[in-house]
Amino acid sequence: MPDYTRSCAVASCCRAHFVLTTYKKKPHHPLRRNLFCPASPQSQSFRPWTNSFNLSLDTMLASRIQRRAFSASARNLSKVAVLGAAGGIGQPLSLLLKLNTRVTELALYDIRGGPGVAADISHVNTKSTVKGYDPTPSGLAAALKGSDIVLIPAGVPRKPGMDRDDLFNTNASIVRDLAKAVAESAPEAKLLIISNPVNSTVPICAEVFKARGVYNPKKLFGVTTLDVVRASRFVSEIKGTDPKDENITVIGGHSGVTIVPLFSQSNHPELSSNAELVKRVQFGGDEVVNAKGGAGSATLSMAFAGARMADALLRAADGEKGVIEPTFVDSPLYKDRGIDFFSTNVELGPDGVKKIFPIGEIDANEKLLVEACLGDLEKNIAKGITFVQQNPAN
Ligand SMILES: NC(=O)C1=CN([C@@H]2O[C@H](COP(=O)(O)OP(=O)(O)OC[C@H]3O[C@@H](n4cnc5c(N)ncnc54)[C@H](O)[C@@H]3O)[C@@H](O)[C@H]2O)C=CC1
Ligand SMILES: O=C([O-])CC(=O)C(=O)O
Repeated sequence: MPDYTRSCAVASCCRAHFVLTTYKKKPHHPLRRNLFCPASPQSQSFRPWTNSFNLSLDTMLASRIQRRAFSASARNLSKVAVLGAAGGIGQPLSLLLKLNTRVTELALYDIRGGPGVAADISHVNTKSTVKGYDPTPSGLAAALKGSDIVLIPAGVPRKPGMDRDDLFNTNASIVRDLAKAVAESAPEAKLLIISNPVNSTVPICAEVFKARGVYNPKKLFGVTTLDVVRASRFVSEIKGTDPKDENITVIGGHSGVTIVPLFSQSNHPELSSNAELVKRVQFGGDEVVNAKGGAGSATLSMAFAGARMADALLRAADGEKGVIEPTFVDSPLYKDRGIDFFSTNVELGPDGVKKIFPIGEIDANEKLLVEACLGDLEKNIAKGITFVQQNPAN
């Protein structure tokens, strides 16, 4: 009997080598063009953010070929649900997910307008199916059932003069109730929380899951991706560089001083003493809130960031190695100081969190920022936990 497994592996390796050597020389070949044409729906996967990891052409081609080999045999079907899908973030986020070829089924739920948004997006000619669900408990349960990833951008956004904590009174109960539905209908899903204040809504979800005995810390994520997207862009504006070459680590939480950019670890360590830039990253959300003048907060850049985070999890689930994103997770890093959740770079795997990276070497300016961060973060996290203890989900 021939060893088909082995010969397939060899053939696949030879193919990889052929493609690498051939298409590298042909800048306009469609395979190569696709890699740099994120808007192309023919692309294997829509991921304009890939460049942020400074992947070389060879690495990208090789991983693309590996993915193809994988996809032929064991690729998962991926149902992704968006709760709050008709909102300012929900709509463009759902559109970006429709463009992601790793998503096979898209479930859109909102207390108003879910089916309309779904009908609209369903006409986009990519392969995934899109369904909108009624704003009823059974509609929500059906939207969630079988989901691999659930994103929650449901809740109210800020107006000028508010900080994210001012959203707590409204959004805490929205997130608590949606988390309860996820715990009941999709306890195995990876849950991505966008609704603010993220520093409190993530602990709220953890408490709801714990109360039902289904908490898996590897599968709960606060989406802080927008902070690294902003940091990378702001630095590139100052330095006149391409943002894809500016991979800035941002740690902590997602509001004001809890957002800590680590410029000392970047290509431009001297930027850690640029107080204006640090403040711009920490309060980037205010720029958008003020510019929108009462009509909401960041929606389009947030949709981009949320789609990037979902794509990272889908790639990791598909077997891609070395997928690293910053995210606010149940983390050991500051538990000895009573802080159970913290954002750092996290390597993602098929089951969610694979490895939480320590913050690494930081300079004296950044040490002060981390101290300020920890003080606020502790209060934000405790507020979320106390809320669920005093107002458990029914
Ligand atoms: N994590 C982050 O980096 C960011 C977070 N945000 C947060 O995202 C949240 C949403 O912002 P936008 O989309 O601009 O607000 P939006 O008001 O435009 O949309 C919110 C949507 O949630 C829906 N909704 C409300 N209660 C719901 C429930 N119980 N179930 C399902 N859907 C429900 C509303 O009908 C609406 O369509 C806000 O809390 C905002 O602060 C915004 C930007 C960045
Ligand atoms: O600023 C806000 O309220 C929305 C948000 O989280 C951001 O843009 O980072």
